[in-house]
Amino acid sequence: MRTRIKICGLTREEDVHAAVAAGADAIGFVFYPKSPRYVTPQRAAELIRIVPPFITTVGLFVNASPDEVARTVRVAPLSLIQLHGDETVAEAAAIAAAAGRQFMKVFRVKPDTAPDELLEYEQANRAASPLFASLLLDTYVDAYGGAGKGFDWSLIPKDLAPRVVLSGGLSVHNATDAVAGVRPYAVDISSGVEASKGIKDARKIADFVAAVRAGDAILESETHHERETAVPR
Ligand SMILES: O=C(O)c1ccccc1NCC(=O)[C@H](O)[C@H](O)COP(=O)(O)O
Repeated sequence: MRTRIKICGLTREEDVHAAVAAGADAIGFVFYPKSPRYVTPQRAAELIRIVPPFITTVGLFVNASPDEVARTVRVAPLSLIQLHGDETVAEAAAIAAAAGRQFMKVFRVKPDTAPDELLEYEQANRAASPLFASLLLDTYVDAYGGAGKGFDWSLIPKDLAPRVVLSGGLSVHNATDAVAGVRPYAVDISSGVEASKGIKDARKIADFVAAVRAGDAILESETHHERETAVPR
């Protein structure tokens, strides 16, 4: 199965068109006012109007109140909310319920994060959110996200990887290795496909998607080889 791709932090129509044309499965809009990629709910609604069917629109919040999230989704028809702040899983579930949307929770990985901590967090998240792959792993940064900084992928338990969205410092230079090495359900990117903060670069988006697909091709060939060389029982 091919790795899903989310392009985050879109602020312009041309960037929505570029992400869709490149084959993105999801596009993200940042409702965190301190972010240089911040859009108002009204602006997000304008951008979502040009999103074709079968592409997930994601609204990204940092420590927002349930009312703020509920008000936002009433204006911008978002498919999914991504909670990128200090919200607990229980708080995330309450916010999502108030908004009437499914949620993706973010775990921000630090250098001293233990693999078991990720497993425990994902299990708690799975109990609160029936959505498959509802956990996004990003790098811990003071700005909460969108910093173009990666984390140590070896911290991700192999049996957890197929249920997570991998994020943080991805680019055309590491996307193939991220897909073939980590084997996540999806990847998420913002800085690595930008000309400047909030301004995406269509060529970088296309090149990133191609690099992800190259990783998928590696996985497919490995799977084929494993099937061909499997010892019949
Ligand atoms: O994009 C932002 O400006 C942002 C600000 C605050 C919290 C989250 C933010 N982005 C969330 C995302 O999902 C980003 O795609 C993710 O952090 C990865 O960003 P990057 O390392 O720049 O690819």
